[in-house]
Amino acid sequence: MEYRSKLNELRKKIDEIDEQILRLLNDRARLARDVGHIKKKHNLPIYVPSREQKIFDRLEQLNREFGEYFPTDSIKPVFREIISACRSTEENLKVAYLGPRATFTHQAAIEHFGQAVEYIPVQTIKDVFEEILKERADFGVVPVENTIEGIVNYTHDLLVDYTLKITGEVILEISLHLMGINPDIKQIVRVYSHRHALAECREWLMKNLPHAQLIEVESTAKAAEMAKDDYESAAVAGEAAADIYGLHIIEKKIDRHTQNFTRFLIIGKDIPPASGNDKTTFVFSVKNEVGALYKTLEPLYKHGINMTKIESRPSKKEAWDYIFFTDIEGHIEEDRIRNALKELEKKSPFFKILGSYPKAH
Ligand SMILES: C=C(O[C@@H]1C=C(C(=O)O)C=C[C@H]1O)C(=O)O
Repeated sequence: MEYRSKLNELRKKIDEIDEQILRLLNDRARLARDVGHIKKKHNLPIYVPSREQKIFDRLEQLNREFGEYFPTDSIKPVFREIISACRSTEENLKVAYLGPRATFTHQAAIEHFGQAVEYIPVQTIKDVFEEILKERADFGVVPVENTIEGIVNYTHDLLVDYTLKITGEVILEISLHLMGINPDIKQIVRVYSHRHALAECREWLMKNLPHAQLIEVESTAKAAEMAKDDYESAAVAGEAAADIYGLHIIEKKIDRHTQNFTRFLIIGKDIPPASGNDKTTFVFSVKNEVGALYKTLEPLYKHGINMTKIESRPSKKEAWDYIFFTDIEGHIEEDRIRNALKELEKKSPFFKILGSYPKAH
């Protein structure tokens, strides 16, 4: 019986600590609200991703010094929600994303902004851009490339056509889970999912649910919705779908062999200030002459700037005419970046900065 009193004693201490955490959360929210008042008075943006990124980096570092009894991987998810909730006392951010609810884009949006914002699911990538332009949303979230499917052309085209800016990025590992209201896999007779998701999990499904009927639906989110009221059904979908539709994850990551990552962009009206660990994305075209690409990119080399990516797309203005989507390390606020891009712009018939934003980890 002695262990019981020990257990009670430990639980009492945990309750006391929770109370202290709660008091501190209230203190924190009050300070964030005061920051919000100053920002509003001076017409400054409420949402400052660079500041949020610095908070995560500092706390992860501190946590390592504290001995990591609390897992460092959990610092960002916990503080993301604390910051999201504190921010919501300053302003109600509206975020449009490629829906419906529970898609991977929704998951990426939650990973970036936390739960305490108003989410607006829309039907197309273009609608995400339109919601911001029409001031129905402050920010938007769209997929831009996947390690298996390649780039999302439509997002690239819209970035050229619209005046909006990339203000952030999220890289998500696309993990597909088997989920349902019934945790007992032996009773599952139907599995719903998107065609691609079923294909990626085929091996696991054949081995573990050889008699189940596999049913294709238009999205993994829809699959979760189909499974939510049926004891004999399961869905293959992402984690957000399990949360939103209240499903148990029966088996985690059944797409076992795949290296499946998607990069999402956060878009908004203005370029956020530098965080110290940023990326700049721009697009340019080249003259039709020998060595044009090499010559146009020379200023990057001259100013010691690291180019992390270059991707060509048809310009759609003339046949066989291309534009180049380019990522470099650094922020447009930095002199060397600004100077290099000014020189590059002079050499290009078409040039546009698409954004400077904190790098995803
Ligand atoms: C409190 C602020 O406003 C927002 C909320 C933050 C927070 O809760 O820590 C951080 C950055 C901002 O997005 C701030 O700018 O410091």
